Amino acid sequence: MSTQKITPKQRGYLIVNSHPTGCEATVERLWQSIEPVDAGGRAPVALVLGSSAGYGLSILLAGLRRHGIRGVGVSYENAGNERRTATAGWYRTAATARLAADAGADFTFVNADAYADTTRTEVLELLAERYGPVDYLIYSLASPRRTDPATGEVHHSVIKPIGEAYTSPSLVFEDGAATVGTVELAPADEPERAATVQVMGGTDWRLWVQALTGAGLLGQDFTTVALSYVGSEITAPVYRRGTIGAAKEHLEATAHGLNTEVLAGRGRAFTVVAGAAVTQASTAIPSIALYTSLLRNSLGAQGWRTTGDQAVDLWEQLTGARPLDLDEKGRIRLDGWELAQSVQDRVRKLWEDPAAALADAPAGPTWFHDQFRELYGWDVPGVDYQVPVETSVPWPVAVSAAS
Ligand SMILES: NC(=O)c1ccc[n+]([C@@H]2O[C@H](COP(=O)([O-])OP(=O)(O)OC[C@H]3O[C@@H](n4cnc5c(N)ncnc54)[C@H](O)[C@@H]3O)[C@@H](O)[C@H]2O)c1
Repeated sequence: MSTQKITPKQRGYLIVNSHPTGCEATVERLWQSIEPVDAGGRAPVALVLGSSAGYGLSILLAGLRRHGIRGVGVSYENAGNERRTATAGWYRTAATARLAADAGADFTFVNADAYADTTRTEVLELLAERYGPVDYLIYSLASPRRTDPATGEVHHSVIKPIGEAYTSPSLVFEDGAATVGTVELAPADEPERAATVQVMGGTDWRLWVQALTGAGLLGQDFTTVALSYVGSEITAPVYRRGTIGAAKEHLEATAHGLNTEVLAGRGRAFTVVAGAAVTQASTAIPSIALYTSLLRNSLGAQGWRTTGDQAVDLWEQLTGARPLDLDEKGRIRLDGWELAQSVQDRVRKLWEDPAAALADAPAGPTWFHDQFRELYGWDVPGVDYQVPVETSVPWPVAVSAAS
C-alpha cells in the first residue's frame, strides 16, 4: 500500500504512471456524458473484450447506462507495485465497477490475456454459472502483440506502409509545446504484414465466437461486433493501406465468415467502423496525432463525436431502436461525422502546410495533448494533484444482488 503525491512521468507519447483519482474522474465524466434512459425489461447479457479503455469502455458504459446490460468485461491491466502505479485501465476498471454496482448492474471484470484459451475457459465458465447465454459480444481489443494459443508463437504487430516507404508530417510535443516533425516509415515485409494480421485481424474474434457457440452460450438474438477503422485518405498510406489496414480487412472478412460458417443463422456478426479517437492504441500510430489535431480544428468541439456519443449510437442500432446504418460492405458506420466530404476537404487544406495550420490554430494540438494526458489520469479538470493518493487499488470483485 502506498499513499503518496505523484507527478506524471512522460516521455513523448508514453506516460509510464497513472493517477487513480484522475482516471476515476475521466470515467465519471464519460458516464455523466451519456444520457440515461430507463431500459426496462430483461437485462441483456454482454461480454465486452477490451473493457478498460477507448471504445470498449465507452460501449460498456453506454450499455450499462441506457440498456441495463449485465455480464463480463475483460481487459489486461497491471496492478502496479511499491514503485509503480497501476495502469490507467486498472484504475478505470475500479471506477467502472463502482458505477455499475451503484446502477444495480451485475458485472464481473476479468483481468487476463483475452487471447489465451485459459481466459476463454474462465470467462465461459463464469458466463455459464452466473449470466447464461450472451446477447452481445463486443470485440474491442487493441494490442501490440498476441500469443497464438495453438502454437505458443508470439506475433508482434507493426504500423508500417505496404509496398512503398511513407514520409509524413507528424506532431511532436516538447515540454507540452506542439511542433511539426517528420516521420519516415519503411514498407513492411511480408512476415510483418502477416504478424499484424495475426494480432489485429479476426482470428481471435472467431475463436471467441466459436467458443461461445460450442458452449451453447449464444443468446437467441446473438449479435457480435468488432471495432474497425477506415479513416481519411490522408492517413491511408500508414493506416488503411498499411499493415493495420490489412488486419482490418481480415477482421471484416472474418465477420462474413462468422455469419456464413460459424453462426449460420444463429446470430449476427458485424464490424463497426468508428471515427478517430484519442486512445492509447491510436496515439501509437505515426501521423494520426497530427491528423486528429487538424480534424479537431476543422470540426470544433460541437462537431466532434466522442467515443461515448458513438457508443450510444451503436447501441441504438444494435437494439433496433433505429435502423442499422450499413455500408455497401455490410459494416456498421459510426464515422460519417469524420469522413464527410466538407470536413475532409478542410483537413486536407490544413495538411498542405501543417506548421502554419498549428500556428494559426493551436487549439487542436492542445486539445490532443490534454486528451492524451487524460488517458493516464493527468490534467483532468477538478482533480487536485497536490493531494496524496492511494495508488494501490484492489481489482473489483462482483458485488450485486446475484453474488
Ligand atoms: N482509437 C481510434 O481512433 C479507433 C478508431 C476506430 C476504431 N478503433 C478500433 O477500436 C478497437 C479498440 O481500440 P481503442 O483505440 O479503443 O484501444 P485502447 O488502447 O483504448 O483499448 C484497448 C483495450 O484492449 C485491452 N487489451 C489489450 N490487450 C489485451 C489482451 N491481451 N487481453 C485482454 N485485453 C486486452 C486493453 O486492456 C484495453 O481495454 C480497435 O479495434 C481499434 O482499431 C479505434
